[in-house]
Amino acid sequence: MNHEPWLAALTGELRRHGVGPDLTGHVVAEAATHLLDSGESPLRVFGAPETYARAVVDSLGGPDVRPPRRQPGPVRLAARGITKRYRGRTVLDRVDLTVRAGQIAAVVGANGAGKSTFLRICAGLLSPDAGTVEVHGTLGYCPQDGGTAEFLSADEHFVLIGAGRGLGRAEARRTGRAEASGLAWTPPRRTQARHLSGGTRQKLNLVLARLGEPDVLLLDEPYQGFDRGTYLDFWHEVWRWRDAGKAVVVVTHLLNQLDRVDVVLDLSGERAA
Ligand SMILES: Nc1ncnc2c1ncn2[C@@H]1O[C@H](COP(=O)(O)OP(=O)(O)OP(=O)(O)O)[C@@H](O)[C@H]1O
Repeated sequence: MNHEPWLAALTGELRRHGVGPDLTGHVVAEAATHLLDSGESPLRVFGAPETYARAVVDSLGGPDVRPPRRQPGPVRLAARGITKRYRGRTVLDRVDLTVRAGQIAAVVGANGAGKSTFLRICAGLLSPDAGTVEVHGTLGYCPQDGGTAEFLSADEHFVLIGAGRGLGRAEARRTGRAEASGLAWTPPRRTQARHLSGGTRQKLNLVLARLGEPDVLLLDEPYQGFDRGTYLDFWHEVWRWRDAGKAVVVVTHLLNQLDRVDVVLDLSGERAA
């Protein structure tokens, strides 16, 4: 699919709104990367160029109207010296990351830089060859894809995962539905996960990671397949979780959010495939 006309129109709209050339270049480059990765049409992902440009400009104006950030709290996640090799090839080389309560960390880097590997190690799903991970508090993990059971409805997922987090059936359903509403999603009562769209399954994944309000949230590009409105809702939710004292780690390609996070872990120096 040729994204150039849409990207050119976005460039024009951003400049028309007075966005400087450097920032315009960043926003357009990251939109192009996201479109390449997702394979989706720009209209579906971001909407019309003028609408997306306005949303970018609004989000740039955001910090002025947001309440002042609270001081970060105690350390919730400490990864030290994380090293991982696959068949003798070093993917992560002595990577450190510390995230405190009330902070958002963005993990960035090219495709194959080791972002998912790092998150899986932090989640305890994969062992590093060297290094340690300490998590202080409860943990929620949203994988890049997968993570849902084909034949279960959203409510059944809430009950199942909620049980593991100490929530009763009714509470799990209520909590899941409340979280879903933050993403402007009302889960259908009976539809099985396999019949949900890709973006909607990602919403389910994200809600599952949030069940029980864990202290540490590890989110691996959770917005894949989200439309523009949901994408903006997602970042507002992330800021809300931070303001509620959570430690949030987000894998992202989207550089225009980097001024809205507290810590950036750039894995570009690691060996990409
Ligand atoms: N189980 C595995 N066995 C061998 N190599 C692997 C394995 N898992 C990942 N890799 C390799 O490790 C490197 C890092 O992969 P990873 O998925 O962590 O990158 P990433 O930064 O998340 O990429 P993307 O942006 O494409 O999601 C890649 O070169 C990948 O091919």
